[in-house]
Amino acid sequence: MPTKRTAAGPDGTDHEVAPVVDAAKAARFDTVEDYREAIARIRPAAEAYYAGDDLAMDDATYDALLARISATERAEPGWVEAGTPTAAVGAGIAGGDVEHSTPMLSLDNVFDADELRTWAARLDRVLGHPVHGYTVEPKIDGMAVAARYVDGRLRGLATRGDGRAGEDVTTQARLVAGLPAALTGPATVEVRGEVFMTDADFARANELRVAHGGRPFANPRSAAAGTLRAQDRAYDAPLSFLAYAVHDLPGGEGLTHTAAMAAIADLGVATTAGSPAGMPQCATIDDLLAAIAALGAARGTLGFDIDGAVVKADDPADRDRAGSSSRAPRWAIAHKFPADTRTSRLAAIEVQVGRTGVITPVAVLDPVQVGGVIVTSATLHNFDDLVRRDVRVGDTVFVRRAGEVIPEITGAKLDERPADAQPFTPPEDCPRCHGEIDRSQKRWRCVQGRACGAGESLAYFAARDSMDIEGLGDKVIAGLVAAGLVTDPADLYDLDAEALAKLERLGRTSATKLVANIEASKTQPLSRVLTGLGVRMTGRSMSRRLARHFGSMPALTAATVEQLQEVEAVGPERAATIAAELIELAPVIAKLTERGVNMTEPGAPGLAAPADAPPGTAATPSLPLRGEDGKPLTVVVTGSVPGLTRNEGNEAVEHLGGRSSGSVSARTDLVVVGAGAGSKAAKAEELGVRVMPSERFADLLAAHNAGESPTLAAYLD
Ligand SMILES: NC(=O)c1ccc[n+]([C@@H]2O[C@H](COP(=O)([O-])OP(=O)(O)OC[C@H]3O[C@@H](n4cnc5c(N)ncnc54)[C@H](O)[C@@H]3O)[C@@H](O)[C@H]2O)c1
Ligand SMILES: [Zn+2]
Repeated sequence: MPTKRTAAGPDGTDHEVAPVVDAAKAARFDTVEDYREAIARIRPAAEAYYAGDDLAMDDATYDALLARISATERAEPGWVEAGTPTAAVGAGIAGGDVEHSTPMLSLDNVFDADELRTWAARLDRVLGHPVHGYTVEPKIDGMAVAARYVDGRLRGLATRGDGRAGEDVTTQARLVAGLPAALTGPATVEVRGEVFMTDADFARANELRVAHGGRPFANPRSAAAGTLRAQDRAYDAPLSFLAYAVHDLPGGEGLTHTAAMAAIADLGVATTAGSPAGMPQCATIDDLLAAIAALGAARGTLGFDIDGAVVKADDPADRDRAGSSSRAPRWAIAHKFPADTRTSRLAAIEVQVGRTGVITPVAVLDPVQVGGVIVTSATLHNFDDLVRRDVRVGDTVFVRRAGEVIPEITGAKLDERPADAQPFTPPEDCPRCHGEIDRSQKRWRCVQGRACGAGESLAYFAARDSMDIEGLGDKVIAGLVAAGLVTDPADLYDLDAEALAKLERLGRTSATKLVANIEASKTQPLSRVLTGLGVRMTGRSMSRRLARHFGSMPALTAATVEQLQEVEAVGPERAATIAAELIELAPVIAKLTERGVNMTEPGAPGLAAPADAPPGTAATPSLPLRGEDGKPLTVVVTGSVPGLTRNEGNEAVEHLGGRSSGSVSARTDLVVVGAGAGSKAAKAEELGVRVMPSERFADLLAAHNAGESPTLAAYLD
């Protein structure tokens, strides 16, 4: 139930994470041997990549290596090897016997706004005037192909190959949605674009492949490449196509890119412009950056993989004038997004039982940055999938994350498997209640369903740091669950003394007392309700932060993933989890609200003063732990505070207007030191941070609670 593992927070600044490549600042190799050795590593990797085989390295590693080779070649022109992978399209690896009408080029890359501005400025210089407008379209992560139509009929389909000649894949064209066998008119034209696999088709393709005894594809890109090049499969996997260029369009000379794409869309071909990603036109660099950011934000909702945005000059005269190098056009550039697949070590496989009894394997990873976010755990989908993929603890695995989607493990690098790695054994019985598992569906479930976790979640709800319901111990809870009186925390509020008294071991008096205690818990602040609900990736202090920030449950549940990230220490991964958890908890939250449980956080900024407050009372009365600027002081409580648990000590800090923190730094405003305080007190002294004995703090709290408006200064000496 409430999973304690919160380390997955992208805010975890203490995580060690492999750096993301910055191609522009890559370091050269010092010796010609190192340079040659790098080329020797690049070649087989590129071969595997373009063939759709298992990847030899992740893209970021590949790009970093290639960038270093480039940097070396710039610095040491004498070392450059003939046939260097930097000079040719597709690293000069792929090839075939279908010669292209004009070379099929690659694209140059930029990685941030500054590099994009530099590129645009250079293009303006080459042209001798500002570019006449740009377009922005998705950079689809698949295989480039050229489709030849004669009199409206598809006559040939070839891969990009080495750019000069590619492989004939015409027989596979029938699998490709978006590339019709016949156009709407008898045009003779060459359409170029990307063949790829949608996320849904990828899932389907892997099922097919496994059903035929194969191993699943590592990612949609290699699935597309492999399927397109396989001529003799016993089964078909669906592919898709989106066009991004056209050649020899009848009457097409002088058309802008925008108009040319519209023309081939009219002929019945799917285009990037017609895809959910669209192809906006942009007049200025700022428009461009906004369009790229919008595309980046939509990544993960498109239904297919993109690895960047492609910017092109829209005007044909601009393109002619700019021309191309041997590898890439000068009038276009790929703005790459942070890599969405990286490798990491699989540290453990945990088995989680969800609120509804669903049992899932979860990967615990060495922290790795994927798609701009630090990831420490990922889904392994289900046990069938896990066993089929044969992913083992200790493996180097591919971690993929698209947009806001939960990261997933797509495969393991078998050549790096430790000799002693053991195959994973799925659980025999429910890891929580040790009851039977229902394996009839792909998603395994505890046969007890929701009831499996009921005891645990009720105990968590009633705990001292949550709703603090005295008398609701494990035995009573077990009795309530067994009698079918309670399945979720909200049911507690329906109990009456009579029903309770029928339970074994509970006398009339205790039953009456317990009902009163349950009733009293209705006034607990929102932060404790949240803690009690056991929202994954939040604990007591995160619950307090959320409650203070949003002030009320309706405001919290209405918050978007982006708004959740406004809360301190909530990064994208945690925000997405919290949002998903709140949706899952919505029925219980509604039930609790109906039963009159308080859903607001007293004293939260922006929360209106209670209706019964005397006129003129502010929502936030003068608080002792506010700075002169009205901002919360950062306070660390170490050691015990008389009469309070550790959690209550932290709660008190926030109740008094401060912000509680766990570690002492130069930015700490105050350290409350009680019995049993350790190194934090010494650290405070060392840094010259103000210190207050915990007894004084308790006095300050009591004074505040008595409505005396005490000041911090009065309690400091
Ligand atoms: N992991 C590996 O081992 C490995 C090996 C080789 C290559 N790679 C990856 O492949 C990339 C290099 O491959 P590349 O030369 O094909 O270049 P690229 O993929 O960076 O860019 C060029 C290609 O983008 C595609 N494209 C997609 N959408 C487009 C659009 N809207 N307009 C125009 N083109 C579009 C075209 O196929 C074009 O050929 C690198 O980023 C590298 O990470 C990885
Ligand atoms: Zn169970």
